[in-house]
Formats: sequence, structure tokens, C-alpha cells
Amino acid sequence: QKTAKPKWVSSIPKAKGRLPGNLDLLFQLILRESHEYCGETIREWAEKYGPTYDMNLLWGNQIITVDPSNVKHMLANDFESFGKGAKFHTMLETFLGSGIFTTDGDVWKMHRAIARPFFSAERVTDFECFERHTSRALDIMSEYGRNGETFDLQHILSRFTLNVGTDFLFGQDCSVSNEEYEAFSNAFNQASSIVARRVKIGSTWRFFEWGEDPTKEPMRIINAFVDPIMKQGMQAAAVDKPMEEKTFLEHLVDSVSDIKIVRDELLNVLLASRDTTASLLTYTIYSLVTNPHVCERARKEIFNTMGDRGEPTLIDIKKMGYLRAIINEVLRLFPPVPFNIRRCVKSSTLPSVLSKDGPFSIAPGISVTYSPLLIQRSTELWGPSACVFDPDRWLEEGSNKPYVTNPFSFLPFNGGPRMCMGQQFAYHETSYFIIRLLKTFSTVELAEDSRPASARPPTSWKMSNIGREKVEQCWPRASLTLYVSGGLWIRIKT
Ligand code: HEM
Repeated sequence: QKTAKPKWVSSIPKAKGRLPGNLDLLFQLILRESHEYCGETIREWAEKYGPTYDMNLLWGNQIITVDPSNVKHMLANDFESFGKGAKFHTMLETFLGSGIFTTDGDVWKMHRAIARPFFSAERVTDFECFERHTSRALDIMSEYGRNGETFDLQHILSRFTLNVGTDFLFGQDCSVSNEEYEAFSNAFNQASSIVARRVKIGSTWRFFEWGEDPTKEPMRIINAFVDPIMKQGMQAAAVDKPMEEKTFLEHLVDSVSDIKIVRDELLNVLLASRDTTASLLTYTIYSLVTNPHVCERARKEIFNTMGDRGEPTLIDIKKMGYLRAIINEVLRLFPPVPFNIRRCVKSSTLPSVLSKDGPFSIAPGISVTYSPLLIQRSTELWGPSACVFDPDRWLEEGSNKPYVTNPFSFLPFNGGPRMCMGQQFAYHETSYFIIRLLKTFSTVELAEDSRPASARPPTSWKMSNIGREKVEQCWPRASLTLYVSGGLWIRIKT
């Protein structure tokens, strides 16, 4: 770490636009989103202004950092000086209320303490739950295969992870009609993109939302979906039973008297478990089908470990080192939470090891956005092959690997006291699904011919030498989580 005297926030390099208040940069940030590779504007500005810079939109400080030393400082070393903050709470409140994601201090501690018992080793290895929903998803895919039809796998995976999430957390199968599911899913995606945009443009978000709150209509649909789940959970909670038999929802109803908080928490954990794992699964399958040699090696490992058996056990999964390396490599290149934010609540000093002018002191009230996606693709941290999909980097021996020397250079699940509670659950769910998929289907391919225009990456990327633009065969985009624009269109053979 550098020992130089810290400079005040004003010495953090500032982005320089042509219009007062960097109005042109604010519009660039919003308008480029519709045609750029996820995070490209932020990356480009980091190259121009330095790894820690101030977007300085409408005269307000808004710090961006792609420096792991600063992320470690905010999430772990000086955790008490950084929180989600009141502004973040307001931006997300109309969607997620006051749940584990949006709160700080004692309220957050209460949420975390209530949730903790439900992420014990026994609960996160409920493979029967994975099997119930995996076999259903594979049946749907087989049907498409038999009919010679192509399909959007991302869509199937979002429903799969929602079903697993509601089953694991609320003890209920989400057996709604396709129409009800579609309405819920669209409303959830819509609310999620509205709040993601608020976070991206920061304090200026209200300028872009005239009139009625745009999350109001999606929330009406989301609540209509969640209410019956809540009702059943409350009825079940009224029946006396030991803690080990209780679902997360029953325990929640027991522990919290305010029904609004129960609903908020339910949506928070649904968001945590559905979109993130669907993203990881979608990008894992995308990476397998676009790297056939990796797919074949994974298939061999699965068959060598399990022989003719169909359903994997925890021991099987633990033996599959190559599959784990593939999942880590996907989490590195396509982190399901590509951007995140913290707000300074007590004066602090960002070490800014990668900046030539750091460290930088920052004052309470200032927000710092950090990007796992850009950090995990940085050639400075990961070497010249940073943008290449190479699971072998996780199997190489040696203590000089970036994820060994600098754990905050790989942070898909965050770090410190607010680290993801569902990490093991997500690794197990993803491994389980991939093993069953590769054992069931002999061929899984991209169906480039049948995807809609919104799923096609811009043709200009083929000529690009930036990041992964040249090699990407889908369009990675972000709302709160990373997704494939227009869906991942697939063709399979059984
Ligand atoms: C690949 C899958 C997943 C990824 C990449 C992921 C990533 C993350 C990240 C980055 C955070 C930190 C958010 C923040 O504080 O800013 C987080 C928090 C959290 N995650 Fe996950 N997550 C995944 C799956 C899951 C699953 C399956 C569950 C539940 C079943 C879950 C439950 C939670 C909870 C409860 C928190 C809140 C922790 C807190 O604020 O104290 N996650 N996750």
C-alpha cells in the first residue's frame, strides 16, 4: 500500500465533458447503453481518466473505481465507513422496499441474522429440490428438440431458478400458468431495469422520471403474484413445528411482525436467487457451446466420475475440478452482478493503489461505483489473456495467480461482512444443472439463424480490438444483473 498523504476528493481525476455539469457525458452514459458492450463507456473513461475517477455529473461527485484495493477497503477493511446509503434505499425502495439488499446498520444485521440459519450446509445441498426442477426444465428442452424447434434457453433458466428459489426458500412450487408467469417475469425484469438505471445515473435520476412512478404498474403485477405465496406461508407458519422443518418464509413470519417487511424480504431474496443464478447458468452454457473443446472435456469428466448414473451427488460434484474451473471462469468473465455501489458514511481514504496520484480521501455522502466485470477482465490484473475464456487458469499450480495474491481481483459474490449468502447454493445448483444437461443431450448448439434482431451483437464488433467484442457471439447487457440481450437461442439433439 502507498503511504503518501491522502488528497481530498477534489483531487480524484474528474471526467471532462463539453457542456456545463458534464451534461453531454450524462446523455452519453444513457444513450450509449442501447448499442454498447456492457460497461464500455465506464471502461473507456477509466482508460482516459484513471482507474479511480469522478464522473462529476451535474456538479455532483460520483466516483467510479476499477481498483481492487478500493473495493477491498470499502467492503472489508473499512466496512463501517461505507454502506448502501439512504439514496440507494430511495432508488430501490419502490421495488425492493426495506430488505437485506437495501438496508444498512442494525436493520441489515437483523435481516442477515434471520436469513443465516437457512444457508447452512444441510439446507444448501437439497439435491432433491434441484432434481425436481431440473428434470422439468430438461423435459421442456427435450420436447423442443423432438419437434426440431429452437428456443430461448435464458427464458427457461429464469423460470428454473425461480422455481428452485421459491421451493428452497418458501417450500412452495411455483405452479402458476404460463401467462401468469410471463406477466410476473416481465414485470420483475421491468422493475429491475428501472431501478438499475436510477443507480447508474445516480442522484440525477429524478430528472428522467416525470409524472407517475414507473415501477408502480410492474409492482401491481409482482404483488399479485407474491400475495398468494405470502398467504400460504402465513397459514403454514401458524402450525407449530421444529425450526429444522420451517421454511424461510415461515421463519420470517415468526420473526417479523410487520407484513410489509416480510414481503420486501421475500422479493429481495427472490431477486438474489433467481436472476443471478439464471445469469450464471446462461453464460456457462453459452461458454460451453462456443468452446466445444471445453464442453467435451467437461463431458468426459462427468462420465468418468459418474459412469451410467443419471443424478449427481455432492461427492460427484466435489470430484469435478474441471467443471468448477469452468464455472469460476464464467463468473470471472460474466459476473452476474457486473456493477455495484457503496456510499461513504464516514470520512475515509481510498488506497487507490493503481492510481498514480492516490490515495484519495473521500467525504460522507459520496458514492463509489465499482465494477467486478471490468476488474475481472483487466489485463493489468489478469495478464494479456484476461479476455480469453480459459478454465485452465484455475487449475494451474502456483501462488502468483491474481485470485491468490489479490482476492479482490475476483469478487463475483462480493467480499467482507456483506458477502453473498447463497454462494454455495449457487455453485451446487449450477453444477447440478450442467451435469444433467450434458448427460441428457449429445449436442447443444447456438441457433444463430432463429434469434431476433435484439439478440444479434452489432456487426461493427467483428472489426473491434476492444475487450471481447470481436469474439462475442451474444450481446451481454446489464440491468441489476447481467443477461443476454434478446435471449440465448439454442438447438439441441437428445
Ligand atoms: C451466481 C449466483 C449468485 C451471485 C453471483 C451472487 C452475488 C451476490 C452479490 C454480489 C451480493 C452482494 C450484493 C451487495 O451487497 O451489494 C450478494 C448478496 C446476497 N446474495 Fe447472492 N449471488 C448469487 C446467488 C445467490 C443465491 C442463490 C441466493 C439465495 C438462495 C443469494 C442470496 C444472497 C443474499 C441473501 C445476499 C445479501 C447479503 C447481504 O447484504 O448481507 N445469492 N449476492
